[in-house]
Formats: sequence, structure tokens, C-alpha cells
Amino acid sequence: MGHSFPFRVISDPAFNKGTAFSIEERDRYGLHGLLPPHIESLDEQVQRVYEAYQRKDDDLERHIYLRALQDTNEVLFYRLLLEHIEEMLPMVYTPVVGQACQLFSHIYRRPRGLFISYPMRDSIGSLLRSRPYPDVDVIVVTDGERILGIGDQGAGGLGIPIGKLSLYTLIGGIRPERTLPIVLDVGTNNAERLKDPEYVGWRHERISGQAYFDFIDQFVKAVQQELPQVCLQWEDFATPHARPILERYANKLLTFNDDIQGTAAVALGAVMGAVGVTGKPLREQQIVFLGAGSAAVGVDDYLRAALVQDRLSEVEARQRFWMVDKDGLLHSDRHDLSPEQQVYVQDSAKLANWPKTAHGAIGLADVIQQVNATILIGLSTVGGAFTEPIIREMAGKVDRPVILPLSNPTSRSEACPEDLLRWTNGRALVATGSPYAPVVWEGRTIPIAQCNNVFIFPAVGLGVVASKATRVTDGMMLAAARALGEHSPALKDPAGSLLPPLSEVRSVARAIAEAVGMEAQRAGVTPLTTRTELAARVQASQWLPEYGPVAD
Ligand SMILES: NC(=O)C1=CN([C@@H]2O[C@H](COP(=O)(O)OP(=O)(O)OC[C@H]3O[C@@H](n4cnc5c(N)ncnc54)[C@H](OP(=O)(O)O)[C@@H]3O)[C@@H](O)[C@H]2O)C=CC1
Ligand SMILES: CC(=O)C(=O)O
Ligand SMILES: [Mg+2]
Repeated sequence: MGHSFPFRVISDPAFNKGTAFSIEERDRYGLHGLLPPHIESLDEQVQRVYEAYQRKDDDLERHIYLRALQDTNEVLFYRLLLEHIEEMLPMVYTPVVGQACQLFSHIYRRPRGLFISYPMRDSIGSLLRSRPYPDVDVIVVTDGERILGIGDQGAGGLGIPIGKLSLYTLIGGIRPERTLPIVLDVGTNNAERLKDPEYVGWRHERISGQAYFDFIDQFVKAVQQELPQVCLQWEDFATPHARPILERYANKLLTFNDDIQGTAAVALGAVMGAVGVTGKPLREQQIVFLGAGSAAVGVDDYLRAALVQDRLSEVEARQRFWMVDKDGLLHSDRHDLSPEQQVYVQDSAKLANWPKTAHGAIGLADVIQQVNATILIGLSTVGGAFTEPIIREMAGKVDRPVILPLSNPTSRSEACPEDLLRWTNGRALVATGSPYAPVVWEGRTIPIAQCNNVFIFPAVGLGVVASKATRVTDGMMLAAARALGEHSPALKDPAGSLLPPLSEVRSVARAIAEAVGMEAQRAGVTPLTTRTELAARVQASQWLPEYGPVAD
């Protein structure tokens, strides 16, 4: 038996106001009796749910509580988050969302988003037509294979698109009912998930090779047919799939890969802030990376573009990168590298006298010993890899070492800020992928910036929606990075954070969205308008969680 509309209005999280429904609305929708008689304001509701939240005594329970609130009343969920953004972002996003993905099958409550599983590959169009709301501005899709730094989570990976889209709404102001999280369930190679009797995904090893790419093609075609204007964001795909997918579709639809392009833009923004503090121009930096996967190579590509803009030749710019992966430094004698990685190899002839392992590999410690590194970036998934000797060695050769351990979640961070500041006598300029509390050093409180693509993707979403762009170009992402860099508190105060505080993230998102929209016009991927008109559209498009009239 289906529900009548009066019941739906309180069971649909996009329209539900709970105890805030007015007398007129209660009359109109027949809600008397279903709700307690006292009518609350949104502020009173926020107070009540915050009290309930504070009663939870572990982070996973806090995550579950917030997700349940999101599935009950979205305005209230987003208002609560907005008022407690620093406290709650880690609960809906990294690090706690990692645990939520691992335990997805155990904490699953209500449907949100779409499961598109491989056995249903010939009905993707009809699965998309089951979406709860007709108009969609942004899809975040994952196949669950490289969830943060914790690997293959199969269908549990859906937790990431749900979390990312919450931030598109919270920060970018994309209306909640116009977002759609999707998991492409192509199986899992995670033995623990496969043997878990409660696993909710398709119990099968991952589909690979041509069959995998054909499936992606079927998905993209169905999206183009059903939602031709949507922005399709790829998230947490493993490197062998992430780059080919991006290259195949970037020029054909409104799409981007957040781990490659969003990470690159935020890292460039943070580096710009850091370079402003050190006083040493970008063209004088030597940049060492631990990790050479899709995130790291994405960051290389944008930093390289910035180095060339700073008057280095293409060849000189490439030589500034020292990339270390599991098999050591990337150099010209290695035959295991992808074309994107080969751009960053060092000439092996120059390394002849460097110390090497028995297998001929050059590790991070040796690179730091041989090179006067000024910037050290971690995108390796290896918690604690920036050890005390490595950091002390680096800090012995540079006044203000820039150290960015960017891997997520917290357990995978290459170092914790407190150690980095201790080992460098408070001189390091630090930003991390997951959030950390400020560090007190010799009586000074040092804020730790969260260098995470959360500063970019919601703003890019807002920019493309407001400007009606039809593509996301690298130029638009670089414009986002520059706009973010200009908001670095460190530019005004050398003791300030490299990136803005979360309390300013919505206003910074508007500035980034404008820069993205202007660059989209320059690139010819959106109709022309004035900066003033664009700014007005950005402002008007950024939804604020407030109760409005209920749609009939
Ligand atoms: N802060 C942020 O905004 C973002 C952070 N990230 C984080 O970045 C990390 C990496 O993501 P991604 O590039 O997509 O993942 P990949 O798996 O593609 O990359 C990991 C890289 O690290 C290397 N690596 C693994 N173990 C070691 C080791 N012991 N020593 C040296 N190198 C090692 C891998 O080498 P090999 O190829 O040889 O295995 C690979 O090059 C994740 O933790 C993710 O959470 C990602 C996006 C955004
Ligand atoms: C932040 C992010 O996108 C990641 O760690 O994968
Ligand atoms: Mg990611």
C-alpha cells in the first residue's frame, strides 16, 4: 500500500521540517497528530539535535547519527553542520568516513544514492530513472577500489560520494536534492568483504580489462542520455583506471577527477601560500614526493605548469621533481613507469654515485640527503613515512621547510604536525590531508591547514552550476588554485595558516567559483557575461539551509 502525500512530506528528507511545520502547513498536509503540538524554530531544532549529537561517545556513532539526521531532515542536518563545521566535518568526511566505508554493510540504514552493479549493466538507464529527484546538478561516482588510503571497499565505497556531496551542499551550496551519489559495483577483491556474510555488495571479484572499460562506457552513455547537463565527478578510482577514464571523457562531457585535479589545485594553492612566506620564488624550489600515483602526478602537473609560468623552461621545470614510489626514485632506467610518470624521471646517469639498495632502488631518505629539498609532499598512503631522521636532514638545509603529508585518513598521514614542528624547531610550514588540532610551540599556537580537495570541488561545482559551463578544463582548476592561494592567511601573516580556516570556506568558495566561471568564459565553454552578473549568479546559486515553502 503506497503512502498518501500528507505522509510523504514528513518522510521525505528534502521537504521534511519536523517540529518546525507551521500550523498552516499542518492543516494543509494533514500533519496534526503526527507531530507534537509545540512548534519549534530551526534554531531550537539545531539546539536539540546538537544535544543529542553530544551524547554520542564515539566518532562512528556520531557519523551514524549525522547520516540518520541527513536522511530525516536535510535542512536541519546542513544547518547543524554549518554551525559546527570544524567539529563535524571530520565526522562526515575524512577521517571518519573511511571507517564508515569499511563498516558500510554493518551500519547501513536507509537508501541514499544509486547502486549500479555490473550484472545490471544493460539496465543502467532504468536504474538512473529510479533517482529520487528528477533534476541533478552533480553526480559523484566511485567504483570503491581506492577509498582514501584504505584500498578496496567494494560497494561500501558509496560512503565517499555521499560524504563528498554533503560538502558540495554545505560549502558549494548545491541544493541537496540536486546531488546524486553513485557506486559502480563491479565487485571487490577485498577478501574480508567477500567473506563477510553481511556484505551488501555484489559478491564477485572485480571486473577488469576491456569488460571494465566497456561498463564505464555504458554508464557514461546512460548518464549523457538521462542527465546531459550534469557535472560528473570521478572519485577514488585506482590509478590504472582513474587517468584513462579522465582522458577518455574530459573533452566530451562536463566532468573531472577530484583526486587528480582537485588535489592538484588545493596543493598548488597551499604551495603558493607557503612560497609567499618563505620569500623564495617557486622557480627556486626543489620538490620531493613520496608516492607517484594519480594524486601525486596530478599535483606535479599543476606545479609544473606554475613553474613554467614562473619563467622556467619545460625541461628545467621537470627536473625540479623528485618522485619516490615503492620501488624508489623515478629515473630514466626504470621500465615500469606509465607515460604520465615518465615525465618526472630524473636522468639515471646523474645518479650513478648515489647510494642504492641491493635492488638498485633509491629511497626517500637518500633523496633527501642528496637534494636540497624545499618542499616535501606525501601522497603515498604510508602512515609515518616522514621519519625524524628524514625531516631533520631536510630541515638542516632549508630555513622554512614546506612539508605536506596529504594522505588520508589520519592513520595514513605521512607524519603528524606536532612531530614535524618538534623535529624542525617550529620552522616547518605544514598542511595535512586530514584535520589536525593546532600545535602549541614555545607558547605560540600554530594552526594546521587542512590541504584537502574539499577547498576545491564544492567551489568548482558552484562555479560550473552558476556559470552553466559545459566542460571542466585544467585552466578552470588552475584558476581555482590561484583564487584559493590568494586567500591564504599566511600571505598576510607569516605565522598564519597556509589555507583559510573552515569557518571561511563558504565565502572562499564563492571567490573560487567566480574565478572558475570567468576562466570558463575565457576558454569558451560557457556563454559570456560580466563579472558582476557572474558574482550575482554565484551568490544566488549557493543554497543556504533554511526552510522554504513545501513543493506540492
Ligand atoms: N589531501 C587530499 O586532498 C587528497 C589525498 N589523497 C590521498 O593520497 C593517497 C594516494 O592516492 P592515489 O595517488 O590516488 O593512490 P595510489 O595508490 O595511486 O598512489 C599511491 C602511491 O604511493 C606509492 N607507495 C605506496 N607505498 C609506498 C611505500 N611504502 N613507499 C613509497 N611509495 C609508496 C605507490 O607506489 P606504487 O605505485 O609503486 O605502488 C603509489 O605511487 C591516498 O591516501 C589518498 O587518501 C588523495 C586525493 C586527495
Ligand atoms: C580527499 C580525497 O579525495 C582522498 O583522500 O581521496
Ligand atoms: Mg578521493
